Amino acid sequence: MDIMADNVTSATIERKPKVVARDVNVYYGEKHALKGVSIDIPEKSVTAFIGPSGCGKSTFLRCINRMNDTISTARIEGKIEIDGKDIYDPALDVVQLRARVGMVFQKPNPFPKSIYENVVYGPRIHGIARSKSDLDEIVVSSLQKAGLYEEVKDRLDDSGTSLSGGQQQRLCIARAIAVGPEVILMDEPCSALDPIATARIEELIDELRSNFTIIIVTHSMQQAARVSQKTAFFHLGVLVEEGPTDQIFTKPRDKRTQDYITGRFG
Ligand SMILES: Nc1ncnc2c1ncn2[C@@H]1O[C@H](COP(=O)(O)OP(=O)(O)OP(=O)(O)O)[C@@H](O)[C@H]1O
Repeated sequence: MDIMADNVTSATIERKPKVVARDVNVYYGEKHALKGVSIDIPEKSVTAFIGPSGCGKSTFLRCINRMNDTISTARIEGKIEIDGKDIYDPALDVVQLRARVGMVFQKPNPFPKSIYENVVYGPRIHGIARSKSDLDEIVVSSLQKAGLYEEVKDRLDDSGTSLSGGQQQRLCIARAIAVGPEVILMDEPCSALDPIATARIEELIDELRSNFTIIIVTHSMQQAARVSQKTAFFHLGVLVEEGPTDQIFTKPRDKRTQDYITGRFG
């Protein structure tokens, strides 16, 4: 038997951690929504968060770019580091953090502006580019990386909202990429899309992982299995099990993970 192929596939060789979380707890008022979560998120790969509704996947995702700061009742304890730096350090600039850690939401949410303006919005407010030619370059490269350029290159002045749902989601990915993030958080990015648009986004995620650290929340176990190299299973606010995706889906260690992936609950 080929031991290398069985045990040490490229997917199971863990890369350097980009995001490190230790004993993270989140409360919404009295509700203890996330309980003692610790995980390393490897760089330049895709990590999937799976688990039944309400288990805390989105809550944890939102901790990674401090989106929970915007929820007045939310309180977070524990430590999250990106490249070894505490992102909850009071001296840290949250606007800069959100440029480094982009986010793509469940429902495509382009601004009611042109395709061009959607992409240059972030680079403008972050002062990344000011001249027209720099902005033009960012628009082309971001749309190319998001796999949308060929479809929209002749209508960059059309409204972003005139695109199909799948194109709008790729535009939102282009908008996130335009500010040069290192991490991209995706909260069920395909849940509003048809199977063809979903397949296109999944292909794109696979291409993007060579340059970005991607974390995706998904309700679809098939999607987690297709796109991710690492999977974390959450249940009732607890991170039950995490590991290489192939191991989580073929040899889960915890009965709760096994019950979930075999469709016994959730
Ligand atoms: N803004 C909020 N205020 C109060 N409670 C919240 C808030 N957001 C989430 N919760 C609660 O925290 C728990 C975790 O929610 P979260 O949205 O993180 O779960 P999830 O696993 O992402 O769920 P889903 O798969 O349905 O999106 C749930 O019990 C939810 O009701």
